[in-house]
Amino acid sequence: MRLLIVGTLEGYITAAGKIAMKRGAKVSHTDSIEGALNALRAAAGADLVMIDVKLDVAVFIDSLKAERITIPVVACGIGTDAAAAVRAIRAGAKEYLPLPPNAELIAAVLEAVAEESHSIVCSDPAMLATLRLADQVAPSDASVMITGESGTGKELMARYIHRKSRRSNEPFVAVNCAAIPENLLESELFGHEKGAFTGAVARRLGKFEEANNGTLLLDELSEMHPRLQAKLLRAIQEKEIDRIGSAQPVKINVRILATSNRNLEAEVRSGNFREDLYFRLNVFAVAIPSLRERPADIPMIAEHFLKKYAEANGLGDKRLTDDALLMLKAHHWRGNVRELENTMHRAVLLSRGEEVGPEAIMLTSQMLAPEGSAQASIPANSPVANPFAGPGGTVPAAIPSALQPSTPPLVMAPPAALPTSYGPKGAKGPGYGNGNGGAGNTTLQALIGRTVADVERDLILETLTHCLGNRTHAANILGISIRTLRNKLKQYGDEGRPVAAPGNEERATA
Ligand SMILES: Nc1ncnc2c1ncn2[C@@H]1O[C@H](COP(=O)(O)OP(=O)(O)OP(=O)(O)O)[C@@H](O)[C@H]1O
Repeated sequence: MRLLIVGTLEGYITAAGKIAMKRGAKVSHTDSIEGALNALRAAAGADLVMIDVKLDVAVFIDSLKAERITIPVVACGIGTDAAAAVRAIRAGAKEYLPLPPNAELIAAVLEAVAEESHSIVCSDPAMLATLRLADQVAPSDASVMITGESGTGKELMARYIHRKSRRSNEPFVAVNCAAIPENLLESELFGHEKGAFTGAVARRLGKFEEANNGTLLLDELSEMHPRLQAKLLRAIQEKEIDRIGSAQPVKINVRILATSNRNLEAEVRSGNFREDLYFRLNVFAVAIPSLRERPADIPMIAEHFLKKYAEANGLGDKRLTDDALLMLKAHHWRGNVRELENTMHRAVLLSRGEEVGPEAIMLTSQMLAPEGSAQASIPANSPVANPFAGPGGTVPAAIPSALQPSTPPLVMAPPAALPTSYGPKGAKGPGYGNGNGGAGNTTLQALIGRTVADVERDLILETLTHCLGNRTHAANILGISIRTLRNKLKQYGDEGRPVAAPGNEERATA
């Protein structure tokens, strides 16, 4: 949980910040609305904003809306100022917290926000049974190994176990072992002393110390190098760690949760994962069923994301039609909940009006549905089999190219359905969706002669245009970080190319 405090809070910043930090929040502070907006724009990250009512809360919330930054805002002011409280709530603040800060109130607000963004939506008996198991293991201090296919909600489950544990008021720290190179992961986990290696200009505490008294999630643990596995085993067994470059062990009290989407037993058998570490961590195993194994969850999760993304885009209420729901239920969800989430995100952007029908549902990997699955048995000319098919199974000429999912390959529409050009007007080169109805080869051939940088620029700008200038959506679809996207856009802007402004719909759709 990251908290951004804006303004002076009548001199209570330190007190409020300390309370929040004790509850595991990371707190940052800025004096002004502009400072807060800059921090949020720069993806500095916050899950909650606490703003002084003396500042113009309405202007702040309007700016967030205009830039499509979704973040709950809580206003804080001297308790007796009822008029200010009413103004703040009318302006869109979620809560009004009276000052001086009250520890219980702040804890309740932080908890509500954490619940909101990390709640597990489910109704299928298979998932409910898994949750019951998680409820049973949560209060103990035992290590838990959470397994499941990619995108099933392993990290979400880890947060759930932490929330339900006796450590819930202490930090929850997650480290993705696959995302960090081995040499950096060691220092990330265990920290280092000043001068421990070239570039170690100051002491840095690692994630174990950051998570002290709380929970440390080792995400994608199976990717950890065997050398580090040995160091991790020692940390768990001895309950102490050695910062790199230090001869002084540091005592730690951390509960370890780990996730893996590989079969760890097989990894142990093949010698890639230490058996002793496996048994240390696998005290309890929580296996999350794939979405295929819990079909009753699909409608509920779909509605959940429909509401979330409609709200985030300021698009009002949306409702799935029966046909659309049928299509979702029939799909083979290889990417599990994450794939369903992305599909609903796209559906929100594609649909017009209140109803979300099959034409707004763009599925990935349909060709990969196994023989005999529900998907495979749907007639080809059914709107469920191909939501873009018109009467008689024809496919309309243009599907917004950039809204097609990036991975795995989109198989919804054959190449003939690609728009005539992906490139922005006036872009050099032939464009890489030449609309000639040829196979993928022809599309690829059209790229020959263009530089990677050119193609990348066109793809990024076109995706942004289709996302109506929304940076977050575009970055999601492109599979790059928002920071990378912003850097690229800045570069294109500096080169004098038109870049769709955030929320500038006229220009973005022109
Ligand atoms: N039951 C659920 N209800 C609501 N959202 C969910 C649910 N399960 C997963 N999600 C959402 O799906 C996305 C993927 O979840 P998460 O990152 O926890 O999966 P994972 O199994 O850890 O993924 P990976 O294997 O890639 O590490 C997240 O946005 C998460 O919030």
